[in-house]
Amino acid sequence: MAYETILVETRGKVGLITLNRPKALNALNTEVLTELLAAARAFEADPRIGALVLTGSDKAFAAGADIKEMQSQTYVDMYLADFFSGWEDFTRLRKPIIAAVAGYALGGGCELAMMCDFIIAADTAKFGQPEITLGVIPGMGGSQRLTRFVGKSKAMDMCLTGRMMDAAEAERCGLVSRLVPAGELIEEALKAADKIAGFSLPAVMMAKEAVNRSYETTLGEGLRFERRLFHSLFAFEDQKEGMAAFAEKRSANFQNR
Ligand SMILES: CC(C)(O)CC(=O)SCCNC(=O)CCNC(=O)[C@H](O)C(C)(C)COP(=O)(O)OP(=O)(O)OC[C@H]1O[C@@H](n2cnc3c(N)ncnc32)[C@H](O)[C@@H]1OP(=O)(O)O
Repeated sequence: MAYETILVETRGKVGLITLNRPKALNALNTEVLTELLAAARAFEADPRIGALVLTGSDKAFAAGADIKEMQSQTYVDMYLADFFSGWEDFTRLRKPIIAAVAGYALGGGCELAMMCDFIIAADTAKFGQPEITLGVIPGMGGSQRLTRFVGKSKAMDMCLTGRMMDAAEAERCGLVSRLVPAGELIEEALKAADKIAGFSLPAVMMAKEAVNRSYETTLGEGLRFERRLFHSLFAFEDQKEGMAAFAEKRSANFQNR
């Protein structure tokens, strides 16, 4: 498939998707969503791919949802289209996806990064939920996900003032898992994704499912869910291989079975 707004590459076992609307600082419009989902689903269906990396440009991961696309919309348009609901499909991807963020990750850009499984940020990254400056509020999950990442006080600060947080602050408050020099961002993200892609895919997918469940359920239910998934992994050949490899002091050769 030919894409207009993203670049899609395969690097070994890793699918790399680069947002590519440089003139609009990778603003997220309907076409980006459609193409991003199509590319991610193609990687999901490809058994050679074990993990994904999503990135943008040096200047912007994404400067938000496309303000020019939204500008003239009415309440009726928004409601009938259930505008932004399509982004929920992105969060249903089952293979792990790392956001590699340099430059601006604002509004929908910050929200998209938070929809990924973790964020590796360049020291140039700037995060923010500036919707309040446009007379609106976050609409792709910012008020909910940011609060879970950084706590109520800082999420309120970000959503009410619209200020940006730099990469160091984002790392300190847990929004970002790793901070790297800008020149090493893609290499580090690909390295992390490649490491994940070398493990047993069913175990990786279940780890993602278990961590995500912790956002949606009680501790007791979450612990029971984790334990059931853990038990189920003993039905996979990869559990036998992984534990045999440890006992035999060799590297495991996982088959995703
Ligand atoms: C999903 C929701 C509901 O949560 C909502 C959102 O995401 S709303 C959008 C939130 N994002 C913003 O408010 C950020 C808007 N952009 C900026 O403030 C600035 O562009 C900047 C600080 C990121 C960078 O400033 P600067 O370097 O001066 O570049 P610009 O000249 O402003 O931008 C270059 C070019 O890109 C266009 N652009 C930037 N952001 C967006 C956007 N979110 N939507 C549409 N277009 C955007 C900007 O208009 C410029 O294009 P031209 O006007 O020159 O054609």
